[in-house]
Amino acid sequence: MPTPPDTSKTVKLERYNSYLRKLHSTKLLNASSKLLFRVTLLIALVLILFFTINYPPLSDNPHHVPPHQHHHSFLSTSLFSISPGGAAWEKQVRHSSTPRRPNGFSVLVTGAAGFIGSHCSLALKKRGDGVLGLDNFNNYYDPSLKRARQNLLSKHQIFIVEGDLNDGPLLTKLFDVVPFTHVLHLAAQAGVRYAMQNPQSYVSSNIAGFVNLLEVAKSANPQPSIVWASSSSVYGLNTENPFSERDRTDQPASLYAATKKAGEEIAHTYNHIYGLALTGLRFFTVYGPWGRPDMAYFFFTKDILQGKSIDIYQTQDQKEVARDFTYIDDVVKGCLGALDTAGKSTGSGGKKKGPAQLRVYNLGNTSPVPVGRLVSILEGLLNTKAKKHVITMPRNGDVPFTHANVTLAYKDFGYKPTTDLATGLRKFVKWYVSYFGIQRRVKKETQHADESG
Ligand SMILES: O=C(O)[C@H]1O[C@H](OP(=O)(O)OP(=O)(O)OC[C@H]2O[C@@H](n3ccc(=O)[nH]c3=O)[C@H](O)[C@@H]2O)[C@H](O)[C@@H](O)[C@H]1O
Repeated sequence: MPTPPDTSKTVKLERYNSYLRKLHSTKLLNASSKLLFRVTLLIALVLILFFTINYPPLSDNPHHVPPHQHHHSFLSTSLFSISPGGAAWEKQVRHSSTPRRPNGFSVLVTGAAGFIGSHCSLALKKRGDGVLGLDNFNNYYDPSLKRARQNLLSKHQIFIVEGDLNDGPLLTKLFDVVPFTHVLHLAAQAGVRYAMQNPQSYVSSNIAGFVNLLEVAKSANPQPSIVWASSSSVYGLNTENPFSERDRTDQPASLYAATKKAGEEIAHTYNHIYGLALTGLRFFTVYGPWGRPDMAYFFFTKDILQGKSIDIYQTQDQKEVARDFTYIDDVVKGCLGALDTAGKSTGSGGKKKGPAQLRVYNLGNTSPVPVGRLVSILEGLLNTKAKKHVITMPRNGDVPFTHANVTLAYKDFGYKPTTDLATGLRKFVKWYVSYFGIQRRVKKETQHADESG
């Protein structure tokens, strides 16, 4: 019997060859999966960059609640959030702040996602000025309302930089990129009564934040003219009636008022040392569409509609509390008038070259209305009886009445309020029901708001 051929060598060779083939294909597989991984990573990076450049922190959802943004330095922002300071960011900042009319202003509006800030930004943009917003979107009240205002502004090509007044490097960067002609400084910790709960927030925003802004503005080249929000509350326990700019303002009744008064003194200092042109506007209880939910007219509306009881304050001697409620459109005209008549700052590079303008104005409605009357108007508009709870005003910083004399603002820039409380509240309620999607019987009562614009 012939011996079978010795195949052990062939088998070994074949096994070896198959091993080599496997090894080769695994290597190939490894190499191609590495390549695939790298390509995927690259595509992901490109997509992330694309979306951060084209969709800065705007939210289509008006009820989106962003993370808290307090004291978050733009320099520490991660590479992939929006990369502030990057080329695309600078382009957006420049585009938003470039005026579109001859001799138009380039205005930095702080608190642009706030009530007065958003209205003023839109009005400035509408007439051809360049507007760049700055806002920290803090959660003092529901930030979704601020996001909704931001959405509205973005539709009008107004970009809001998300950042804090106390972020020095961010402010410096903004002034490096844009030669702002004006700053409309409306960012602040507002609210009279909240100062008892969170006093530090008033010091941080209204004093430290204001000083930080002035420090950067005084070193800027050119120095901008600054118009900023003071408050009717600086009159405190003043008993003169109506309040005029010459009256005493050294008896503030709340820490809020004290920080606004401090702002007026700080403004004096920066005007004196550095030649910054500064105008303080004492706003009197401003109300209207897109308003602040922490204010009485706003939460009264909410509570009346929800059948909850509301507290109506009266003075220690059982008198009615009254406010010179001022409609937002009138205040916007006042702010623009103040910007239009603002003198140029005289300094440059932190050095004063000559005396500069320093002004302060009341922007009120000149006709105080008792809070009880405000509630009756709302009851009529909402077609709902309020559950009223009249109580003596707690010692919380509130003053018994406010009443503006606006002669000075009229003389210097033609400020003349034209909206009475009933008309203004009708417009507010019309906005309120539409924003919060409330139909019901309210609709009929606010139809007049359509007719009167
Ligand atoms: O002019 C200003 O510089 C300030 O105006 C606004 O303060 P105020 O005039 O206090 O407005 P707002 O709170 O709406 O209370 C209105 C009235 O309702 C009374 N009030 C209030 C609450 C309540 O539960 N019951 C009540 O009767 C209350 O006693 C008051 O008489 C801004 O909030 C503030 O940021 C600042 O800008």
